[in-house]
Amino acid sequence: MKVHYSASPDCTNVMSTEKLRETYLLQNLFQPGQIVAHYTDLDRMIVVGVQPAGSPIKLGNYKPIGSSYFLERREIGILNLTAKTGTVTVGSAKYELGHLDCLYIGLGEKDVSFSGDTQFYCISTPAHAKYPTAVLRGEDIKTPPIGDPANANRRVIRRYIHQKEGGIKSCQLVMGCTTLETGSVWNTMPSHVHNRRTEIYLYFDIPQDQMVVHLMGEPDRTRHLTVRDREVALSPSWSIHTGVGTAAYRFVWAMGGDNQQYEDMDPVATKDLR
Ligand SMILES: O=C(O)C(=O)C[C@H](O)C(=O)CO
Ligand SMILES: [Zn+2]
Repeated sequence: MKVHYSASPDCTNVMSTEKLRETYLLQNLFQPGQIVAHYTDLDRMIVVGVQPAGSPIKLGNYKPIGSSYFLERREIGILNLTAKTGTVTVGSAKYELGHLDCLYIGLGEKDVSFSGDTQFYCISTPAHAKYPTAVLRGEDIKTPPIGDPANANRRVIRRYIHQKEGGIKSCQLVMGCTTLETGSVWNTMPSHVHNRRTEIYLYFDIPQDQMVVHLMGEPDRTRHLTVRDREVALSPSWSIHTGVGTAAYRFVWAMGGDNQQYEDMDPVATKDLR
């Protein structure tokens, strides 16, 4: 497990490209037959990539977590990224996940394992109360598209773990997936920040040889990351988090912090971006 320490806005503003990528970009999350975990000090969110590739992989424990097992004081959201079915076993219960299906596991579950020829993206936050393990299928989330083809930002935001009706309930984790329609390339524009929450994006289904330019940083001191398929951008609470691709793509967004109100955002007028 690699431990990532966040930087201040002032330090971020003078970072080299290399340092910026080292601080805010996670790469190589999916390795066949492996589980890859990154610990951040951003609301102590943990990013995990699991690619079973033939034999089951257990959710292990890691010293930075400081507990006797991973979910002793944590919750986790899991999304199946591919069209191939995978299975997550929690204790004696088996959960089959199809494409863009989400499983939430609350604190206190000692034994979790992954199997199937697919890739599971997982985000964990500290938890102080037990919520029930629950599945929400991507196809069951019927949210209408937002945005406008004229602004190349037509997209569908599916919310899986959230406070409102129909959402999977959790301690602090909020999680969803946004899909850009063909011909649209902008996400989260106009930009926003939310000082109450960290946000972490996994960009995926970026076509080969295409990329996303991820805008980050303070609204009047923006920086950028060039992001390829299945790479993660870490967004501290003071940072915008907007992407523009060279083709349509998807991304999983996940938040942790002081509240779970998705709409609790501080909008940034596009004219004010620098
Ligand atoms: O495309 C979008 O807009 C999003 O998906 C926005 C994210 O969900 C987000 O930043 C929520 O705070
Ligand atoms: Zn946000």
